[in-house]
Parts: sequence; C-alpha cells; structure tokens
Amino acid sequence: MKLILLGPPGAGKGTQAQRLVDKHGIVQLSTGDMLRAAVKAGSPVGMKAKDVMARGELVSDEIVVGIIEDRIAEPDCVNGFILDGFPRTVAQAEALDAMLGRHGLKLDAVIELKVDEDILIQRIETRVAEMKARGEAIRPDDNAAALHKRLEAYRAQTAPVAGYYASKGALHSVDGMAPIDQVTSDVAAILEA
Ligand SMILES: Nc1ncnc2c1ncn2[C@@H]1O[C@H](COP(=O)(O)OP(=O)(O)O)[C@@H](O)[C@H]1O
Repeated sequence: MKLILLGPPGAGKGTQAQRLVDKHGIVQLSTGDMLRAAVKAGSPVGMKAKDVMARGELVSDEIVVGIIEDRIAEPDCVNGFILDGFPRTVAQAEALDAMLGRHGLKLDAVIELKVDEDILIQRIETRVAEMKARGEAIRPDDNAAALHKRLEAYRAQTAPVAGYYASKGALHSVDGMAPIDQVTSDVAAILEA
C-alpha cells in the first residue's frame, strides 16, 4: 500500500501514520524525520537544511526529492509506504509522479487531514509542553516564530498540493478535528473502499 498523508503541522499525520505502520506493516517515510537525522549526522544535506528548517521554511525541492527517491528504492519499502510531509509543493508532487512512474509504482490513496488553523498552534504548544515534561529534546522549529512560518509555508506552498491531487480525482479528506480513534477509522474506511 502506498499512501500520502497531507495536512498542516499538528494535524495528526504522525499519529495516524504510526497506526497505519502497525496495521499494514508498511514504512513511514517522514521527510522531516529524515532531514532532522541528516542535520544530526552533519551530512552535506543536513548542513544545507539546518538553518532553513530552524526558521520554519521549506528545504529545496531538489534535496527532498532526492532523499525520497533514494529511500523508496530500499528493500523495506516493498510492502509499501506512507509519505508524511512529502510532497509539500506542487513541484514535489510532479517529481513524485515521475519517480513513481520510473519505478513502476502507483499511489493507492492521498488522504488529507483537515484541521482548523487556530487549533494547530494550541496542539503544537501542548505537544511541546508534554515533551518538555518528559525531558525530551524540543525541535528547534517548535517556537512561536518558526511555527508561524511553518503555517504560512503550508498555506502558500502545500495547500495547493491538495488541489493537485483533487484535480486528478485522487484526494480523500478526513476530519482531523475528530477524536484520534475516529480519524483512524475514517482513514481505514477510505483504504477499504
Ligand atoms: N517535503 C519537504 N519539502 C521541503 N522541506 C521539508 C519537507 N519535509 C520537511 N521539510 C523541512 O522540515 C521541517 C519539518 O518538517 P516536519 O517534521 O514534517 O514538520 P511539521 O509537519 O510539524 O511542520 C519543515 O518545516 C521543512 O523545513
């Protein structure tokens, strides 16, 4: 199964992706996680991405497309994957179509988690407070200024990606404001259809 989860920061993509991983035995490919790993490792990609990410802006399409193309060719992706945080621009979506075509792969579904914007800031603040309470490291972009930028980047660059898939008849929307288990069953219903 090959899926895309779309939605703004704080929409619950990570939570739902983890449940899909457990249920279907597929892998979660989060470009955010991969980029944070690259930053931590101090690789050339990480060095390019570090400051851009901390500001809450988007890393170049070229970098993330390259990362995803390498990753989907790895053996653990044979059962399928969930793309989380990618594609984040229409150019990335077009590059993904081309790369899937080259690998003879096809997406099963694109699922958008729809959430009111005012709730997002609140959710992320709660997440940060919980992580702090557990003594976990806070992401450098989980501060008010970067968060504002991330939402702005979402509106300007990523919201059009939903339109891109909608125009191909591939987009399914789920109410991301519903309780977590409800979102999970709404997603499951789409995948079973
Ligand atoms: N597909 C992508 N294209 C460009 N930049 C990306 C992409 N995925 C992740 N990033 C970078 O990593 C940061 C964190 O991404 P992510 O972990 O998905 O966070 P969130 O969805 O909570 O904003 C983004 O703000 C951006 O700088």
